[in-house]
Amino acid sequence: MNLATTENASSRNAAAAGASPILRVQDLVVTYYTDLGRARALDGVSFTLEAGMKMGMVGESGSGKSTLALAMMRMIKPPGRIEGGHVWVGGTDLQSLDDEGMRKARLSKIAYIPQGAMNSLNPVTRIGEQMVDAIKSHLSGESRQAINDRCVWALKSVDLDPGVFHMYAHELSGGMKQRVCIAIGILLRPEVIIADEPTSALDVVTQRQVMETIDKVQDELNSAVILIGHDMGLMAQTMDRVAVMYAGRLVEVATVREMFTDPKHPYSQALISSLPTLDNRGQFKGIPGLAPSLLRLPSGCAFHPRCPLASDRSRSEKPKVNVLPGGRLVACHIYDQES
Ligand SMILES: Nc1ncnc2c1ncn2[C@@H]1O[C@H](COP(=O)(O)OP(=O)(O)OP(=O)(O)O)[C@@H](O)[C@H]1O
Repeated sequence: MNLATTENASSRNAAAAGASPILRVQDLVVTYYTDLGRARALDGVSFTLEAGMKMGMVGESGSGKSTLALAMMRMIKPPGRIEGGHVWVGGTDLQSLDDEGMRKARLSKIAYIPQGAMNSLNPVTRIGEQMVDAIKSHLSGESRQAINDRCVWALKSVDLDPGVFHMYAHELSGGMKQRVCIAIGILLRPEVIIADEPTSALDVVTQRQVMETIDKVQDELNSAVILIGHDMGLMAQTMDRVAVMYAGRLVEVATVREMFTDPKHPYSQALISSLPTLDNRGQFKGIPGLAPSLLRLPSGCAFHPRCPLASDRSRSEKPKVNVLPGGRLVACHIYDQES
């Protein structure tokens, strides 16, 4: 795996080490009340992110990545409910805003590019009209000219011709549609941008272009970016930090280099060693067992039935999040003495 680009990430991490975070998520809890029972999809998730930093969010399907994004946006719908926690963007506690305040904060403070956004563009409305609608629903009092200028700026920022303003979604390639979604996401210059699997369903060349676009707009806005995805190679090459989720908890947060060269949590270790390399051609090294149902989570550490290092304590006691020297976070009893 090519970690060359993480040298930039390391210097950004070093620069960010002294910076105060633009995003602070603290003890976020979300439960879905289903006919089959209560599913705790987020179980006390906490992390911070500085301006200009990119964090990749990985984890098996159903581990809670999209729920985390939706909870940060306060967009959880029934049967889900946010049951605790806080999300600060800059000095604003999003949980303390009334509905109108939160509506304004979306897109201007924190923007979310949902999974499959590029397939949700309205097929019968020109791109420009969709951009104008997005601005008007989150910002009032701006003149038509200023709104148009804003759209042109956003399109140029994602390397699209301003002529795209007058086009329909079906006239654009997949990569162009994804860039339109990013352009809509940055219209109000948000401090935090969350992109949920922005490169899935795109070919590798277009994936790279989309990632370069995200990089470019991030440089321009100095936003913090969270990228949800499954592609560990792409994470290694483009992110500064990686956060690993398992059964609704963040089990590890580390720099890309730390994560790929020295993962600490047994689940992260299994995830990294399951990646194909030239040395293990033809051999698939999966993680034994299945991800647990959130309706019937194992006692103690939810990973313990699959963990080669599980102890009696793992089976009975939920691990706390340890902050290791250097700032990486690991929720595993093995590190209880080191923090
Ligand atoms: N609308 C819903 N109703 C009931 N349960 C839900 C709902 N949405 C999510 N869940 C539960 O929350 C868990 C987390 O779902 P989420 O979509 O956040 O996972 P994810 O990690 O984003 O998965 P993926 O990688 O497949 O997108 C799921 O396992 C599911 O049990």
